[in-house]
Amino acid sequence: MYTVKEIFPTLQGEGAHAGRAAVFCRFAGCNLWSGREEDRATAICQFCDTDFVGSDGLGGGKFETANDLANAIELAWKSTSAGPQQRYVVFTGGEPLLQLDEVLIEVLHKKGFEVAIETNGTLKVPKGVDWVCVSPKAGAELIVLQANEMKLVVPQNGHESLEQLMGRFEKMDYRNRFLQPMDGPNLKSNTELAVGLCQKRPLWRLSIQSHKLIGIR
Ligand SMILES: C[S@@+](CC[C@H](N)C(=O)[O-])C[C@H]1O[C@@H](n2cnc3c(N)ncnc32)[C@H](O)[C@@H]1O
Ligand SMILES: Nc1nc2[nH]cc(C(=O)O)c2c(=O)[nH]1
Ligand code: SF4
Ligand SMILES: [Mg+2]
Repeated sequence: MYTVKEIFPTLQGEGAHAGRAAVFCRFAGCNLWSGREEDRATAICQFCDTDFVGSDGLGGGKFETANDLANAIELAWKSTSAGPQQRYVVFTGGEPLLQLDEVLIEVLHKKGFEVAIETNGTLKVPKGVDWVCVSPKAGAELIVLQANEMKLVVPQNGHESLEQLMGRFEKMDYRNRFLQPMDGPNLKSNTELAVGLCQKRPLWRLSIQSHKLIGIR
């Protein structure tokens, strides 16, 4: 059984695939925060911009089987009149790796979907995922040491400085590296910080949350 907060068609707003048509499947639950505001200050990840609690969002629900969930994802893709080419599903959350499994990936591949994930990098990636975006969180152990993209939200204060952290990630096996300004009250200064760091360290590119700018989901 899969617990899904919401399923919606949109454009990927972030990272290397920004602008690409996709269905987002947001799983409920995360291993780094309960999702309750009263727990935010004591959570391992404290800057989350997302409601991932429960299954009450648009297109959300409990899906008994991989087939049921894959059918719902296919319906969401078709709901925009999109054709059969370039089918793309992004699993996010919450933390998708608490629920995504090989069976679901296989069923989606049979339907012609490429499968992407947005993960905090603390859990093992199942076989068959076509695009892995890892977004590490200071204070959580990173175990996904290879990925198609690394998307570091800035700033984050851990025990090492931001540039030390970036230097460490530059030596690792990530095909693309992005800095994404942390949304919240300091978005403007966080964006300036990210811009300056991308200019100084050209292995990194800027990822802005473009869906928020244009008011889509
Ligand atoms: C809501 S998370 C869900 C996926 C997964 N749990 C993770 O953290 O990667 C989706 C993406 O949004 C990013 N994100 C979360 N809160 C953010 C914020 N306040 N500002 C910018 N990016 C944020 C995360 O780092 C991650 O790349
Ligand atoms: N359009 C759009 N792009 C996204 N890229 C990553 C998202 C996420 O919440 O994981 C996200 C999201 O919520 N919406
Ligand atoms: S790990 Fe991802 S989903 Fe979990 S609280 Fe942090 S940003 Fe939100
Ligand atoms: Mg989001």
